[in-house]
Amino acid sequence: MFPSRDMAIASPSSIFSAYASMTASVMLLRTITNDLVPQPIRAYLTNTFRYFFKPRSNTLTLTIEEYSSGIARNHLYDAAEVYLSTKITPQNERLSVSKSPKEKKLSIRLEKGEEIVDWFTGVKLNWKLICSEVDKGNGSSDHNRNSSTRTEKKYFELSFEKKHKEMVVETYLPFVLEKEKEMKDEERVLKMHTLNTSYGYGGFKWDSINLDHPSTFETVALEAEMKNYLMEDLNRFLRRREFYRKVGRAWKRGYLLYGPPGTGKSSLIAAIANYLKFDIYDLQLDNLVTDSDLRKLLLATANRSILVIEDVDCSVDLPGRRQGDGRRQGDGRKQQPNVQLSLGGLLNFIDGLWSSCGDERIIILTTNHKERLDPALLRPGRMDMHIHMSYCSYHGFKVLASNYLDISSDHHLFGEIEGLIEDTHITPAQVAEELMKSEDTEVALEGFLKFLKRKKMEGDVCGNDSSDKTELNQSKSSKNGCKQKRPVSISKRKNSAGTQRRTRART
Ligand SMILES: Nc1ncnc2c1ncn2[C@@H]1O[C@H](COP(=O)(O)OP(=O)(O)OP(=O)(O)O)[C@@H](O)[C@H]1O
Ligand SMILES: [Mg+2]
Repeated sequence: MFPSRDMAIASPSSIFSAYASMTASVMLLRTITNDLVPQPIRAYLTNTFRYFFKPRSNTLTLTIEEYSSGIARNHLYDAAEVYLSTKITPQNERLSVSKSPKEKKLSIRLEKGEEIVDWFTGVKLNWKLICSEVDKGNGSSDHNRNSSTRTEKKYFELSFEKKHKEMVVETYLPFVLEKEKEMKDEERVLKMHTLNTSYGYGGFKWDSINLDHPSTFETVALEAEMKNYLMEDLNRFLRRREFYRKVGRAWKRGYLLYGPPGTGKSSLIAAIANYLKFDIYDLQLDNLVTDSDLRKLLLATANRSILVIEDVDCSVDLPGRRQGDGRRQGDGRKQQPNVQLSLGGLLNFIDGLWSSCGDERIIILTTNHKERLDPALLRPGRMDMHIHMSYCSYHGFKVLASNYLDISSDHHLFGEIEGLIEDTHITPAQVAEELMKSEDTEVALEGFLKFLKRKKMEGDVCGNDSSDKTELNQSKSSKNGCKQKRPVSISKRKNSAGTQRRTRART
């Protein structure tokens, strides 16, 4: 029944001799293989063997380097850095703190070697910031040319289970990018870029200052319907990157703001910039003479910005407008400028440049005289939306009363004001001026009521300021039975080149 003792346990000497003969056979086989099988085939067989028999990990690691192509920063790295700063926990031991002049708050970032665990839709994602030193000579990280021979290469390692690869690439990483954009927008300081012409002949540069204009969609007196329509239009524009690409259009949108002076055109531009968190480029065409000036300046504008040309009817005219308006050559002689800017040309130019190298651009033109503009400029695709900024309505007055006097509900004088304001043509700027005359609500409103009555007594129901009323009279005169006033010249803006026009962003 039981196996014999010899069969059950091999003796140590027999095991040793079996091992010795097997080793000798392997050595012999290896020598024969080395002699007979060429080296490349041997290497191939070894790799294949290793590939099939290597223990498998179910973790995938993505590396996200700081510089994507040597000198260009990797946007995903920057986004991850900002995003992960919101995920810092007490477990983290080393953080770096900094603040650039542009930033409003301190920025806290991970230091090298630090790890973060993030959870996204139930999936665990491990982040680690790696920093290694590399030789500049190997070309992998040569952005820091001032340090000696070695430079730092920084990258994030993002590890997760392999089965989530698709979700991470298609959902999680875009989410990180989107989050960073939101956070940047929140803390972003807006800039107002204006032309600096003091760079000698042909030299222009954008100078920038912080745009600290308090105007918002809440403070601008605009009909509620128009305000909502405009905000929805802006939101739709921002959402539709892919749509613009699909239909083959440049991702840009043009707005024309027209109406009499003091009706809030510049205030609305500031409100739009604050709403979108876009910088403003205030392009004063008076200062430009040649196409190449314009080309240089437009190429120097950034994406996600608003290009503003105020009083466009005064800024651009047919060639010849600037006769005698030359710039000095090196020898001091006045050179007759080769004026080539025309409105259509300018817009074609902007269309062309922006179609090829700009994204998320808004252009806003303002004018007091829409009727003077070239129809080619007004066509959809150029000026997609025309916004009429008109005289102050009762609704507009209530917005201003809330802004200036903190009156959010009705006031016993409002009824009388409503009756009068619709019959007079006063601008929001005039209303604002009157409401500012006293800090006492009663006194300010009574003063404003007197002002309205005086205007009515004077028979100034078609407006009293020296600006043009063309638009106004077209829209309100029939209602009031007023005769249309002759448009008054606005030559005040037709300054010679180089003369600074009045400040745009009034507070
Ligand atoms: N619609 C408005 N809502 C709120 N405030 C306004 C409005 N319109 C004018 N104001 C007030 O009047 C001042 C002048 O307005 P703004 O400069 O925006 O007018 P504008 O239409 O650009 O005038 P212009 O045609 O002369 O450039 C602003 O600083 C603001 O205080
Ligand atoms: Mg203005």
